[in-house]
Amino acid sequence: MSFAAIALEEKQRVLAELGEVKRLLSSRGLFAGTSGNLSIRVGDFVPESFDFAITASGKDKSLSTPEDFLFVDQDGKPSEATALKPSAETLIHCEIYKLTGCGAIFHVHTVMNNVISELFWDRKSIPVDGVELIKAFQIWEEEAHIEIPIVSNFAHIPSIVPEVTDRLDPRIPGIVLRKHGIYAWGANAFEAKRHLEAFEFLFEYAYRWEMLQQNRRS
Ligand SMILES: CSC[C@@H](O)[C@@H](O)C(=O)COP(=O)(O)O
Ligand SMILES: [Zn+2]
Repeated sequence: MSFAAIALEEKQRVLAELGEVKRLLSSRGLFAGTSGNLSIRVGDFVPESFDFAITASGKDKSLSTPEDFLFVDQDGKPSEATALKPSAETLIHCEIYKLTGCGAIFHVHTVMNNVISELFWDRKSIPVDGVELIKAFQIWEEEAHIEIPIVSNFAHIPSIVPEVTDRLDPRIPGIVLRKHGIYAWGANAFEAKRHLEAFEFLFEYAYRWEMLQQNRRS
């Protein structure tokens, strides 16, 4: 489906939803120093051809302005003429949409997601055992064990993409960039937000549990 063929109401709905999520996450202090980016897909999904609304690059994400978002295509190119620049990390969003067909992707930097990525960097994943909130990912096994992938954080964003392709686990709706932040996604904004919240909870649990065990050993 071409971008022009997508109903105006659908585009407006997506922009309004993105604005709401941005306000809510901002009220929780999740966009420190202009960090973070958010996107929601619009229209039908075909891996070779889709569009999504994404935050413009470098903006103060605690403010709401008419220049907060723009639409881009599957390659991260603006879907229509605009003076706005898409997020510097748009190519990571493109890759996650292509691999998963999801409907929304939220990226935030938190001290906890940075610390945990370094704590478990040698392992290249964050292990979590049997915590109830794993069910937020629709993983219902008793005492489920999950590993949340961690990938390198290169300054050159296109170099991060192949690692995302390689490491993305279809069971786990998130991936952590080393000492950078998390990308969490879902079928829609509601799911992506639920996943983001669950990841941050699990990171704090994993960090505290690891510290407790290290204290016991010493
Ligand atoms: C200013 S620090 C954060 C950026 O380097 C980046 O990681 C980020 O999350 C926001 O970039 P943006 O281009 O605004 O989407
Ligand atoms: Zn970032």
